[in-house]
Amino acid sequence: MKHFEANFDGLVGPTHNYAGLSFGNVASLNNAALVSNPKAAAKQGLQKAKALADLGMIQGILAPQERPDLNTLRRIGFSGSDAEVLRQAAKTAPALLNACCSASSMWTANAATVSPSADTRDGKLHFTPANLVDKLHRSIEPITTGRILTATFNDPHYFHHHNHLPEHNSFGDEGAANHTRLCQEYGHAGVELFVYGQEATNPHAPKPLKFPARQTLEASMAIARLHQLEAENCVFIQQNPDVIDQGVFHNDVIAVGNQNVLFYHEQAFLNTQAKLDEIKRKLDTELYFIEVPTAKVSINDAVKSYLFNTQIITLPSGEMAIIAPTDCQENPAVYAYLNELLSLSTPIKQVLYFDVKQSMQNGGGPACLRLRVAMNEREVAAVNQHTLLTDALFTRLNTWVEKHYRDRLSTEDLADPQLVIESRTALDELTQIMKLGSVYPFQR
Ligand SMILES: N=C(N)NCCC[C@H](NC(=O)CCC(=O)O)C(=O)O
Repeated sequence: MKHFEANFDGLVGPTHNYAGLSFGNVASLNNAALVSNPKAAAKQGLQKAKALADLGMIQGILAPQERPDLNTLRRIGFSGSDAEVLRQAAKTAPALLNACCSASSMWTANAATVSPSADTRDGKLHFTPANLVDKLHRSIEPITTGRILTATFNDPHYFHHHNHLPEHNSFGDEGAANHTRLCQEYGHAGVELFVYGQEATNPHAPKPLKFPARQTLEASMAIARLHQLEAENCVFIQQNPDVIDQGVFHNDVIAVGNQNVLFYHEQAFLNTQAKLDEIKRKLDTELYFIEVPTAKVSINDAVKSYLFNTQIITLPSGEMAIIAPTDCQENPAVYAYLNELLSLSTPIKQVLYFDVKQSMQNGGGPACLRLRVAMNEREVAAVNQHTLLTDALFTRLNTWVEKHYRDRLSTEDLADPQLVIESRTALDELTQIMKLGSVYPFQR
């Protein structure tokens, strides 16, 4: 049977904006006052997704969430008509209104952790939506994320959907951004790497001092249990707290893996050598550990360029390619490193650059925009086929974006009641295009 790794990219929602909501995420804070362009953001994301589909990859799309989130605003005491709720919130609690308007569900690397059927005891593909408790604007995502995932991977014979973990800091879970999988072939049992920032229940364990560690060991271990993984197929690695304090808020800002390649910065982890040895012991295949030294790329350059927030993909030819943001081309040290990488004897043979600046300005690179799902051909056939990116869907979605999205949005615009109407009209049409059913609160 054939096996693939599909990428499901988050479609950028109509309220994409820069509100400076993510403490510890340097780009989000630095670009807080910018005016965004939701139309350009959605089109940049679709272009990247289409390019991967054109390379012969299986490419899916995950629908965005309903924003402004009026349900949450009502839950915290704002009342009256939709316009009145927005007006009161803008006047008395603008930070809460901003949190309820973020299009942050576009970063689907944070949608869920996914374990392919080759790794799980029941032979099903497991999904656990991330609870994202560290950030208010993200903590309101998991319920609708679960509905969208269930509508996308909608055959219970193949797909097992779990609830998100308990909503407490002890179980802070950021999904696939802190998880990667190494394997020989996508369809063979692999080793799942869970990278956590902090051990919540051990006050003596190392942790960052300045910025939050969003993922806990307790959450990672809970996911491994839920997904029915064998201990022999899991490795738990602590992120280096010093780099979290330099803006590495997720592991996918400092490391990325694909099949037998782990590409990471020298300073990414704690106890690196012991952990690499454990991976070697648990995965009996030829492994490429590509460690980037600080002398070639500083942490600052890695965070600015998102060198490690690249996607490493295996092309149908068997060669690997890196999907990088154009910001990597614009950073001399990083660009030089990527050119040098192509001359080394590793499976990575090409680098392809994409302009995803609208997302980058909020701290989301190419890898943040996608959820990876390794599947066999039967599982691919069991996916809701209207979510897979064909030429027709690409054209349809571009037309849809063109029709419904604004090309300019500032945080002042978030209180505009017209934005609620525009967003709901767009999403209602989208659920019909992608045959998702009633996944949004306004449809239920
Ligand atoms: N690394 C991965 N996988 N994802 C990146 C997520 C970026 C996102 N930014 C934001 O949510 C900024 C929103 C704002 O400031 O308006 C976050 O910090 O959670």
